[in-house]
Amino acid sequence: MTFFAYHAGELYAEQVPLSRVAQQVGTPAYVYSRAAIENQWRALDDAFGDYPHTICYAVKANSNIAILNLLARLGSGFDIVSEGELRRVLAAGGDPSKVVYSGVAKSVHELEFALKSNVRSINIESVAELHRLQAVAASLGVTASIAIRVNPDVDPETHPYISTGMEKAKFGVTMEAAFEAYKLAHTMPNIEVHGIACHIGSQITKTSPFTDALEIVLNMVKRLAQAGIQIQQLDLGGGLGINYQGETPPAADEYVQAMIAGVAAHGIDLPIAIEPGRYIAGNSGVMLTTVEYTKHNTSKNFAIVDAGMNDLMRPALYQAHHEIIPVRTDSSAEPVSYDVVGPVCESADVLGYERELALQSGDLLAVCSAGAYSFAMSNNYNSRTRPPEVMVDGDQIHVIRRRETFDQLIQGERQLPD
Ligand SMILES: Cc1ncc(COP(=O)(O)O)c(C=O)c1O
Ligand SMILES: N[C@@H](CCCC[NH3+])C(=O)O
Repeated sequence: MTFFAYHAGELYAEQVPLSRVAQQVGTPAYVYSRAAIENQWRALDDAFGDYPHTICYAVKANSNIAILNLLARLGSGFDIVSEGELRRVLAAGGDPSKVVYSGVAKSVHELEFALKSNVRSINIESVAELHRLQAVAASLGVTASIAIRVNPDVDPETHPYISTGMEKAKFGVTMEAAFEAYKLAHTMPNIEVHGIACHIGSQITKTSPFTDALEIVLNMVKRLAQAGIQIQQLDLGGGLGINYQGETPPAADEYVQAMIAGVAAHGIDLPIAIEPGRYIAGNSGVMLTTVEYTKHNTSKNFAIVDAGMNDLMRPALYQAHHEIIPVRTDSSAEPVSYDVVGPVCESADVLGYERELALQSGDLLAVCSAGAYSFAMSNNYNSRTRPPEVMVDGDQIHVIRRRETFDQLIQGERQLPD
């Protein structure tokens, strides 16, 4: 979290003390660093050098339109999974010719919208979807550019909930079925075979699952070429992990060079797309929260904070670890081991177990590595309004999403007539 650092005992995002953000927008609140986001994107882009490539940021990781707009300005493409995400990309000025569309359940309406928007590639996840797309493209009188998302049956060695490229997962098409699906696609009048896509999972901290999957993909590319089907782009998915708690994932350079070397070793010369989400956004944000109360049972100390599992559900859903650190380090309180818990009426509403913290009611805490799959997965459980999002840029604070209001919470709800 290079762009979040202590100066004179206070945690800053770039040049802004986080207490100032809390004063301005209250807590809980998400705070992102523009420099961090751009730095991460550029690290991947630079790693490719002159090698033809497109970085398709995975919108699901953090879909705030300010972030999409910053990345669009850098020349990013986007990986989307719904019409809503495509609409966000378009609203943020993203280029549809750099959009790849993944997802196992694309509806007829979503496919129509994607074709009308001229996305680069629809990543097909089943033979049934291929038939549906052919019909939709024919009805619109257009040609759909596709990749087939293959499932290489590789273990990404990550949490089972975020493993996507194993045979038992719902994602993609198995290798044998994919070969047949490509042959079928090749004969379809409104389908143009463009690429091959593969995404094996998320928070991957080793190079080998990526290179294992790549080998399988490249063998398929060669097999298809022998059958007269020329692949024009390799979409190698996302998944590069980040440091939450001492993990040591490959650096951008190491990851990208492994991909380029793998492709070259097969004598294949094709542009590469990647779909990173967490790598770009994860360590570019924190969630600020205030201690409401401390409470001491015989065996436990609780720091009860104003953010809950509805604001940040990764710990509850995946037992994920997020570092929790004080915004000011000058507390006069004694350090104690706390379970940091939220206001939600669930026992799983824990942001962190047994954290050594010196704190008292009113203190501000930063929950780290909260830029990806954090606000994006927030919800209104317990009728809690979702927190604001703030982008720090140098010494500037920009509110990029206001705190939800109670009126917004119930808009759309109606009582029955008398
Ligand atoms: C198809 C696809 N692409 C890209 C991503 C982004 O993954 P990550 O945030 O791990 O880079 C995901 C999420 O795992 C995904 O499902
Ligand atoms: N939501 C997951 C990542 C899912 C990736 C989407 N395929 C997380 O928070 O780690």
